[in-house]
Amino acid sequence: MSNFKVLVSNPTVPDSALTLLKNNGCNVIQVEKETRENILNNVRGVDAVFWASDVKLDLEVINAAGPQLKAIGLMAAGYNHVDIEELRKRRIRVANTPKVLNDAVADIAVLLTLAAPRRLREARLSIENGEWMPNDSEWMCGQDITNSTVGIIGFGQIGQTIAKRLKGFDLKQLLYTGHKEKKEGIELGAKFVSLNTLIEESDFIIVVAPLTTETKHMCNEEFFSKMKKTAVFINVGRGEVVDQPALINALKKRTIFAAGLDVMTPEPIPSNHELLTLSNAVVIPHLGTATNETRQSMANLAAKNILRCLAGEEMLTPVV
Ligand SMILES: O=CC(=O)O
Repeated sequence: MSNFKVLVSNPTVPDSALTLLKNNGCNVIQVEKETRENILNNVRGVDAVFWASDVKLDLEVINAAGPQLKAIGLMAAGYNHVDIEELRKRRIRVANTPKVLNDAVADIAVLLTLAAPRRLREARLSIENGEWMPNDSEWMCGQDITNSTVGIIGFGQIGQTIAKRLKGFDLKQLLYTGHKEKKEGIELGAKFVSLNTLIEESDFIIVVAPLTTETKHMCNEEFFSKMKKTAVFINVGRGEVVDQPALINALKKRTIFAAGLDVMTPEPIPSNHELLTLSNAVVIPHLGTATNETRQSMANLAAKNILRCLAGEEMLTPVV
């Protein structure tokens, strides 16, 4: 393969992926700091971009790269930060990294589905504040997952992997919603219902849906007002699917029991943000894919997608 130039948008990409690109004849340019400015300053003239970054991949970046740009290898499953339509128009190929992250993200969803109802943050803080009350039998009691109804919004591969794991918790019922009923739902014993039914009947609502114009702020004041007072809200998808002030309000007024969030708005969230002060919110910093093995698999897949495109072959996991 001739000497293609590939820009890597992040200085912390696993070495294995960089080696893969270099061993296959690519001239790798890696930014020293993951900023928009750095990316724009280095993107001119590249054949491909290895995009491991939440920076918007928009018209400005595409134009700055120039007409020789052929391939975008995203090191992420979600691509709401990428101008897919513009790339499609220009016949620039784009691939993401689905599948390899299903297990890690599903694990984080299960972690939050246990941590939020059992009041993990509040419980830990009580020890630090000297408020452990061993003689109060009602102290720090939470909600059971056993025999509960769990509703999953977004029953793609990650949603289905979560469902598989949750089957081990002896649920009363597993519900899901989305565009259509899926055969995997039948296999997993999950029932396809309307969004409304899912909101009203679930003891746990787990959001895994991608961010689109349709899902933006789908979880709003009306959504939270329909949830059971004892219900727990989990989000491992994208922060903007939630109207966050409406969620904060529901948590403060305790019209829902708790929330477990791996994603929020903005990211990173300021350390003095109101969301972080709520005792019934377990908030973690977008760790869904954060295991060494998963990040390595994502990086390698992104590199292979780029190499295949530059070699004139189909990408392994194309979006466009
Ligand atoms: O959020 C993580 C991803 O989209 O890969």
